[in-house]
Amino acid sequence: MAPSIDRQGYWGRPTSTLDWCEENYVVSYYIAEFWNTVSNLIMILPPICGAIHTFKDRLEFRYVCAFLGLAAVGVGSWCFHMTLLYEMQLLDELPMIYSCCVFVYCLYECFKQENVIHYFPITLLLIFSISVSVVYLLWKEPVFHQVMYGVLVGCLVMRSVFIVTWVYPWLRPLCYTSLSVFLLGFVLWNIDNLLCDSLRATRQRLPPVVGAVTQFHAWWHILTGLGSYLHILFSLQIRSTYLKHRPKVKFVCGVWPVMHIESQKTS
Ligand SMILES: CCCCCCCC/C=C\CCCCCCCC(=O)N[C@@H](CO)[C@H](O)/C=C/CCCCCCCCCCCCC
Ligand SMILES: [Ca+2]
Ligand SMILES: [Zn+2]
Repeated sequence: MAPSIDRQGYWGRPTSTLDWCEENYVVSYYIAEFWNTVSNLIMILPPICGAIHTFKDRLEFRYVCAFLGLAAVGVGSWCFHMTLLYEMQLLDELPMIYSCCVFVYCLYECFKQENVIHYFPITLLLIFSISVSVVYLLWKEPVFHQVMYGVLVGCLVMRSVFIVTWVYPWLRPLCYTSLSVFLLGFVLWNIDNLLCDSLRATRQRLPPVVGAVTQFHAWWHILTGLGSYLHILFSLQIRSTYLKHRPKVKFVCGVWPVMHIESQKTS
């Protein structure tokens, strides 16, 4: 994917099947793709706080899993971009599938009885996750992973649009904000892949700090991290509304959205 004007670094030659547009070992000898690595913090810290909050509010465990799943993707992605090793790539890409399956479970089971686990959808999602993992381990084709991930995101988008169209129209702003942020990230992901040569040439003409903002794979991390976090809040809000809790999205320091449950059941 990326042309080879890269330096050598601590982790040796990349063994991953993907090497993103960011120039390797330019900022640090110990971190292969610096900006692509540190941008994962948005996928690690806020979801951990979200999981703690959700646990303390005694909300359903599936939402704790959703937040922790997103944080696991962030940790895997950190390890992958730091090393560009194949094993670490799997630590990034397979949890994307698993956590997305948790999101799908949460969103498709949101109108069911509280604290009741349905084994049929869980079995289906487990079969899907295991099949994708086995095929991807044998057939190391990144496009296969991307298509499978895209299918899961497509399921989430369809279900979300259905819910805000027919059930809770007042949740449209949160739904479409999450979707737009995610899709903007996807646009930048494509730009980073398709225009890599021009981006690298442009960066050579810019001061390093200015050049950093043209690391569009890092922007993809930031935007999908935020979009996915907002998606969990959206899903949590649907569920808590259905269960007659009183959910409210509040902004920490006026910026960062968190879910606040005003009190347990009203009736
Ligand atoms: C209604 C809102 C939907 C929001 C959906 C949120 C689903 C989030 C699920 C899991 C969180 C993952 C967060 C992304 C982490 C990215 C880590 C990463 O960069 N990994 C790469 C390696 O570094 C990996 O190789 C990247 C793979 C990218 C695959 C891109 C496929 C995008 C498919 C998007 C399809 C949109 C379909 C829209 C249909 C209407
Ligand atoms: Ca690279
Ligand atoms: Zn990445």
